[in-house]
Amino acid sequence: MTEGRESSSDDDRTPSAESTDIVVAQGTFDILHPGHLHYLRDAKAMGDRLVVILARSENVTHKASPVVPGPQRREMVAGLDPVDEARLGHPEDIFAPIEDLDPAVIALGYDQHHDADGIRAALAERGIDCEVRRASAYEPDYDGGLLSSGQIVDRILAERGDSGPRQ
Ligand SMILES: Cc1cc2nc3c(=O)[nH]c(=O)nc-3n(C[C@H](O)[C@H](O)[C@H](O)COP(=O)(O)O)c2cc1C
Ligand SMILES: Nc1ncnc2c1ncn2[C@@H]1O[C@H](COP(=O)(O)OP(=O)(O)OP(=O)(O)O)[C@@H](O)[C@H]1O
Repeated sequence: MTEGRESSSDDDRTPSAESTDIVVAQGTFDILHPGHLHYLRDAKAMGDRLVVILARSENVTHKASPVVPGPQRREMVAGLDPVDEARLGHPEDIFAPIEDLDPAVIALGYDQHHDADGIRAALAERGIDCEVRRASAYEPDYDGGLLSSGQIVDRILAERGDSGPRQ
């Protein structure tokens, strides 16, 4: 499916010898919304098997920490239709799961702060042959969608923040 990857020749190809292109997607996935679903569908379409690596809460330092604990975020993402496997990321080395999975593609989210060329360079340094692509943004056909976990939290605080526990 992905150009440049090793594949069986016509002569020795059998169903069991066919390669499976793994795509890796990653992110926090704190409070799920349709933008997440769009990203994961887009990523799945880049290969055969989609593995999602969830950021460890302690590694989310460029924005507010997730509200939902890591194991619960992982459980929800694992249940989404395009996802074949979801795992919590490595605590220190973001390339350790990549080395383990040997994916054909890393699908960056449309707004993920990671620099694609920087990731390509780090992969090359470790001898990992993997394409780095960027997924598209979600454009819903309705107005007023809450298409970021942060936006949902802000809406809850604005509308329920001072009302105390619900009866
Ligand atoms: C290729 C790749 C692999 C990653 N692997 C891990 C990991 O193993 N552990 C982790 O805590 N974060 C990992 N991250 C980082 C998070 O998935 C995420 O990008 C960031 O911490 C949260 O930001 P975001 O949700 O705004 O994208 C990885 C990121 C990339 C691009
Ligand atoms: N509206 C969207 N359209 C397409 N992809 C999205 C959208 N929102 C998030 N994603 C993608 O989903 C992945 C996980 O994102 P993350 O959980 O950081 O999203 P978020 O909901 O925007 O969070 P926050 O509001 O805390 O920044 C990222 O790769 C991100 O690019």
